[in-house]
Amino acid sequence: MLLEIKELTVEFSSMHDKIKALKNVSISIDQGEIVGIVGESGSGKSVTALTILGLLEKNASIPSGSVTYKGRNILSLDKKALQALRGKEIGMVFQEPMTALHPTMRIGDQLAEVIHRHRKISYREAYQQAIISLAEVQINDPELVARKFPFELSGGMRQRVVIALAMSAPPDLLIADEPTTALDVTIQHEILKLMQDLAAKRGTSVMLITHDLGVVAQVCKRVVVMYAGEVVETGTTEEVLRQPKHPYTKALIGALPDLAQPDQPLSAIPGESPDLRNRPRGCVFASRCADSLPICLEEPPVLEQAFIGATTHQVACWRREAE
Ligand SMILES: Nc1ncnc2c1ncn2[C@@H]1O[C@H](COP(=O)(O)OP(=O)(O)OP(=O)(O)O)[C@@H](O)[C@H]1O
Repeated sequence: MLLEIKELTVEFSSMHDKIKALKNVSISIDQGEIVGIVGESGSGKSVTALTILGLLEKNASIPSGSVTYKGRNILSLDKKALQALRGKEIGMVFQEPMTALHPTMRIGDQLAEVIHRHRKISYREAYQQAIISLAEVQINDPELVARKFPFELSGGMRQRVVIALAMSAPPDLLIADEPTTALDVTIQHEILKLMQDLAAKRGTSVMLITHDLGVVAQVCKRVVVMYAGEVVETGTTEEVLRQPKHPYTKALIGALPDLAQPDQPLSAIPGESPDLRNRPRGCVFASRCADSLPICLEEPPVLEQAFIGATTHQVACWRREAE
């Protein structure tokens, strides 16, 4: 297993209270696998990514759990070791490409600088490699684009450059947090396909964070459904999308009129997420669940095999017992 998150709990404290943003989250990613992390806004997707990258804000604490990357517990690494891991072994792509680009540096120089640093080759060679990387992310006329500044490129082109940067080491794991959300639908498809092809070519694993089940359906082999900081269902994409077991997953799928049509907001589920300052005693989804049982308000369900004999499909729902 390349990455193994086990029973991870993350809290944020402020002057007055404490938010439990993640509770007992377990997620694993195998070599070369593309795993989707899906859920509404506030479900803890980004906090999961930031924990792996060691980029949580100062008010965060990790009372329990572990994050093991290639057998090492990342949570015990110091700042320097984490910095060495980021970019080189673990690449990152975020929603807004400009945050990853230097605004006043030409594209070719930005890429060459990173390649020069990671691969320990001369700057000249690194610049040549940068041109090859731009061609690999399907940028036409890479020599010309290399001489441009980020503001001269379209959003889709910028995200291609960021992917080229993130893949330049190349990393073993790519964490992509809503990488196509800001782009229009046709470009989204192209960028996802590009990430999928590059990952396959280099054997890179991808953690793809999205609120969009269409994105999951397009590229992910497995999916983890999160709700209010907990994993409520997980399995192969086919299992979870074809035979969802958790009422939240069912509602997400029901809220999507057409899975083949991406970029649909997941907003059609009535009710609100629970207050993370004061988590419910029972199931986190109970207050919004149309199928809840008395026990759902009393005790939290455990993530277990979705049905007898299931190997990869797991769900945290008391209904599973009742059915
Ligand atoms: N530094 C912080 N201090 C306090 N609360 C935080 C902090 N960072 C995140 N949170 C809280 O943690 C919870 C999970 O946030 P997170 O950003 O992981 O959600 P998300 O699923 O990625 O949502 P989105 O799709 O909107 O990015 C939210 O309730 C958020 O307000």
